[in-house]
Amino acid sequence: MSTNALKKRKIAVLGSRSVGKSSLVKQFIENHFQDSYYPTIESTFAKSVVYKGVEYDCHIIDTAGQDEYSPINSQYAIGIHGYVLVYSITSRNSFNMIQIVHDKIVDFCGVSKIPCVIVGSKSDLSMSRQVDSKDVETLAKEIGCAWIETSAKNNINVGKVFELCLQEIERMQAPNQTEPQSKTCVVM
Ligand SMILES: Nc1nc2c(ncn2[C@@H]2O[C@H](COP(=O)(O)OP(=O)(O)OP(=O)(O)O)[C@@H](O)[C@H]2O)c(=O)[nH]1
Repeated sequence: MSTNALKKRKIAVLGSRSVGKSSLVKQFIENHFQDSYYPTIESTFAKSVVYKGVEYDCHIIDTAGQDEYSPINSQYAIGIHGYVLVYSITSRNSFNMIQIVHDKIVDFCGVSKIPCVIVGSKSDLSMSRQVDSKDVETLAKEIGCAWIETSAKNNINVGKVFELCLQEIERMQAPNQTEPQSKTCVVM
């Protein structure tokens, strides 16, 4: 049974540069989309989300784009409950980065699994698609996580991303635990 206290959930959004991480977060938080591109350094947003009748106080960290050489630092690992790993359906390279980023987090945290959802962004650009849905489905099965395709531009499946992330967090959360636990990389 839930208590009246809001459950806090910290979610990090990671992926290659320019895949649409900020656009996804902005569409979710502010309900708008911008065509122009401004590289992100890092921003945190807060929003309460009701999932399965429970209100969650979500803190969403929009990160700078990663490449294969970017280290995963403690700020993207310690105290994070769940991950949104974003690639663009128009970029095979950005899809390949998902496994790399995932493996880096898992290594950093010293765990075998992390709660995450893989997001194929820019689904409105299907004419330029480089990543088949079957590929992400296969990867998600291997990793053991959720996946979804979205368009921040057309506001398709944006809210669902964060619901799926909460779903994965709750799925991996041990019973009776409300704070991040060792499986989600909380170390001192
Ligand atoms: N067509 C289309 N374009 C999008 C979509 N989402 C983002 N874009 C565009 O893609 C470009 C990059 O988007 P951002 O949201 O800034 O990407 P980012 O991943 O935050 O980029 P970094 O800050 O470099 O990591 C921008 O020009 C956006 O307008 C989408 O759903 N559809």
